[in-house]
Amino acid sequence: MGEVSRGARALVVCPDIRGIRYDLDADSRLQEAEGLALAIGIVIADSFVLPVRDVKPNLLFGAGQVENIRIACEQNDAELVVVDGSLSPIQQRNLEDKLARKVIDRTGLILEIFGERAATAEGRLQVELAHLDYQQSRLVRSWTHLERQRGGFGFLGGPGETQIEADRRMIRQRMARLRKELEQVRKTRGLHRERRERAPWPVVALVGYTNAGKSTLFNRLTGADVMAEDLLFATLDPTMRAISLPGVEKAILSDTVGFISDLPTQLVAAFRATLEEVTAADLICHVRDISNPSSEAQKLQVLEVLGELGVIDGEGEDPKVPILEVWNKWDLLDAVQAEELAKVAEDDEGIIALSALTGAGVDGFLDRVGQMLTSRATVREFVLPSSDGKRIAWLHAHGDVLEEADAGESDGQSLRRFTVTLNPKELGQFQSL
Ligand SMILES: Nc1nc2c(ncn2[C@@H]2O[C@H](COP(=O)(O)OP(=O)(O)OP(=O)(O)O)[C@@H](O)[C@H]2O)c(=O)[nH]1
Ligand SMILES: [Mg+2]
Repeated sequence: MGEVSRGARALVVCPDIRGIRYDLDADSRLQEAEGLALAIGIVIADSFVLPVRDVKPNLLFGAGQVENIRIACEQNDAELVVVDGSLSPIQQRNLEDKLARKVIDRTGLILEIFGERAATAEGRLQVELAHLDYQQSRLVRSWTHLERQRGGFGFLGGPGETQIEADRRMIRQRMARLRKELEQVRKTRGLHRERRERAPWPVVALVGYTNAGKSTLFNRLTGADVMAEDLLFATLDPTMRAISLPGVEKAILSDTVGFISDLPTQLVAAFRATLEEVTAADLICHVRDISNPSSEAQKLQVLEVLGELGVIDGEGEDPKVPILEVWNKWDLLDAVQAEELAKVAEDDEGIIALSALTGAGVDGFLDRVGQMLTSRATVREFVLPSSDGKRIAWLHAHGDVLEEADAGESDGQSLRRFTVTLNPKELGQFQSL
């Protein structure tokens, strides 16, 4: 990886294509694109929105616009052009030719960031897989480009397709190997999860748009020191820590990768498995930067991803996992905004306002989380030795035992399996017996 070097001076260009319905307005998108560029240490020499009336299949922008970009590059001494959109391989190649500079699109940029951030084995494998997938699609469609890069003579002197075929085969093989390794890593993680399930503390997952303040809240609640910065995609790998809550002795809090609009499909696929842990949570806290003018659009984006993960079924249906909206960065609101929003939040059980930075409202948040966890019973399974009279009696006294069955033997002890509904508080009590 590493197509972009830190400290590179870049022009950030945000195409505003007529006829496309964007989630965010052009200025917000440009700002977000700048954030992405900064996240990987690019120096932004200049940035602007370019309205595009008709997309040119070979260039995206009109010829005059490309010339303007070139001039801007020269004036600003920029060696890189970031296009906040999706470029076809042909468009990318032609732009690079015309501008005599490196050009990178939104997907490429996000892949770079993820490549730099991934810290765990699983994260690294996921990102490399996504990157290869991206390259593979480029190979298929831009073979003429590669042929030319290679000086135009393949081994057979033919159209260079043999070389492309070889490249594609190599990428496919590498991807197959990565998938196997990933499977292995995930199996290990699955084992960890199983172990957690045997001591099944309730899990609270923090999700939200990138930069919403998930890690800041996570750190405040756990005393952990997860990287929380004004950087897009500061967090990539999920982190878990135990916390205690009013009425719940112990719960697991998990910090996750942030979402962004138009997350490259390759990355959505790659991170699906990690995010699927969210679907196994007992409560999802959707952390929102309520002070951000794009807050509403960001929320829709997050709900869309949660929908893809199967947490939300469809319009108006109850989510499979209860969701608490956390209106973060309350300290950044002006008095008028704060008053207006407070009215909405107070009337809605599903919303809590706070500032993860100052700590205001955090106690109320913990109370609410405790309440939500204790009000919701879920079905759990336990296998106990038949001789464990104390625990068995407790389950019958406190839980709703749906089923009790023989579960074989272990070390000469006969075992019984109990299917029981318990709320997280009862679960905590059972655990501490
Ligand atoms: N003013 C203010 N800033 C906050 C608050 N919460 C977080 N921030 C700032 O917002 C920025 C992003 O915070 P993070 O906690 O890294 O956000 P995140 O959601 O974990 O972001 P990703 O890991 O990129 O998805 C940091 O600069 C925080 O200091 C808050 O309540 N008020
Ligand atoms: Mg984070």
